[in-house]
Amino acid sequence: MSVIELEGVEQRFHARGTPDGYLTALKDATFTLHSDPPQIVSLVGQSGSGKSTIARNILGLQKPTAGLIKYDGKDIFKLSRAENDNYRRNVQPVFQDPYSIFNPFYRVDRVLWKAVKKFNLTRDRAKGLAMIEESLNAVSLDPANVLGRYPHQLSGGQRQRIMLARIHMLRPEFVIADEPVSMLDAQIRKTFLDILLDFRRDHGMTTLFITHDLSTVYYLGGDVMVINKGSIVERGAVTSVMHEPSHPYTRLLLDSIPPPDPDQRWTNRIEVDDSGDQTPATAPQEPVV
Ligand SMILES: Nc1ncnc2c1ncn2[C@@H]1O[C@H](COP(=O)(O)OP(=O)(O)OP(=O)(O)O)[C@@H](O)[C@H]1O
Repeated sequence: MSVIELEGVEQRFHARGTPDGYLTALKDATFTLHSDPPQIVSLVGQSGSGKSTIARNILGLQKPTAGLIKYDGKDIFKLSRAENDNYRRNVQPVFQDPYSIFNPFYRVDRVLWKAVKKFNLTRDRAKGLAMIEESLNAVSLDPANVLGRYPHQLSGGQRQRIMLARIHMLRPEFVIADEPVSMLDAQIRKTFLDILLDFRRDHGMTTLFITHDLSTVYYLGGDVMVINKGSIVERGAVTSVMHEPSHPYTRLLLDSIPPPDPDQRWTNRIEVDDSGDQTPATAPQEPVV
C-alpha cells in the first residue's frame, strides 16, 4: 500500500498590490491519499481557491513554500533518482486540456509509445502495440480509428481518452485529475467518469479529482474535500458532506447550485460511437517513438 501525505502545505506567490507582496494560494493543506483500499477523493472549490496549486504540488511541478508532501513517508522533493522514477510512474496526471500535451506535428500514437519506452513496459514492438491496443479498447476507443491520426483529427473527448489509455497502460497507484471533464459535453463526461470508476474497481487506482462541479462529485461518490481561499475547510463522505455540511462555506457552495435531482442521476452507461465524427486517417499506422 502507498500513501501520499500533505502536511501543512503552504504555497505563496509573489503578487503586486497585496500588503506584503505575496498571495497565499494554499494554507496549511493537510490530508492523505491511500492506494489501498483505492479511493476517489474529489477536491471541490471555486475558481482561484487553490485546487490546481495542490495538483501541481503533488505532481512535483511546484515546490511548496512550506510544509511537506510525502510518498510512502519520504519527501517527494528529496527522492533518489530511482525513487523519483517510481513516483512519476505511480502518480499520473490528467489535465483539463489534453491538447497541450500533444505535439501537433506528431501522430497521437507517439504519446502512447513514449510511455512504453519511458517506463520500459516492453522492448518488443508487437507486444507494445498489443498493449496500446488493449488500453485503447479499455477506454472505448477503436485502435483502428485513432492510431495514425494527428491530434487535431480527434475530438476533445477522444484526446482525453488517449490520456486515459496511457494511464491504463501504466497502471499507476494514483491519478491526479485536474478539471479533466470541464471541456467535455455531458455524454463524454460521463464516459470519462465511468472509466475512472472502472480503473478504481479493476486496477485499484486512487484518484484525486479536482472540479468545481458538484454534480460530478455526486456521481463519483467517495470522499470530498472542500477548499475555500486556499484552506481545506471540510472533508468527508460525499453523501454526508453534501447533506449535512458542517462548514458555512460548504453550505454557501451548495446553496449556489441548483439542488441535484436524484431521479435525473446518470445511471446507464453510454456507449460512445467514435466511427462517424472524424475524418479518416490517411497516415500509415507506424509507431512513432
Ligand atoms: N504561478 C503563479 N503565480 C502567481 N499566482 C498564482 C500562480 N499560480 C496560481 N496563482 C494564484 O493562486 C491562486 C490559486 O490558483 P489555482 O490555479 O490553484 O486555483 P484553482 O482553484 O485551480 O482555480 P481554477 O478553478 O480557476 O483553475 C489564484 O489566485 C491564482 O491567481
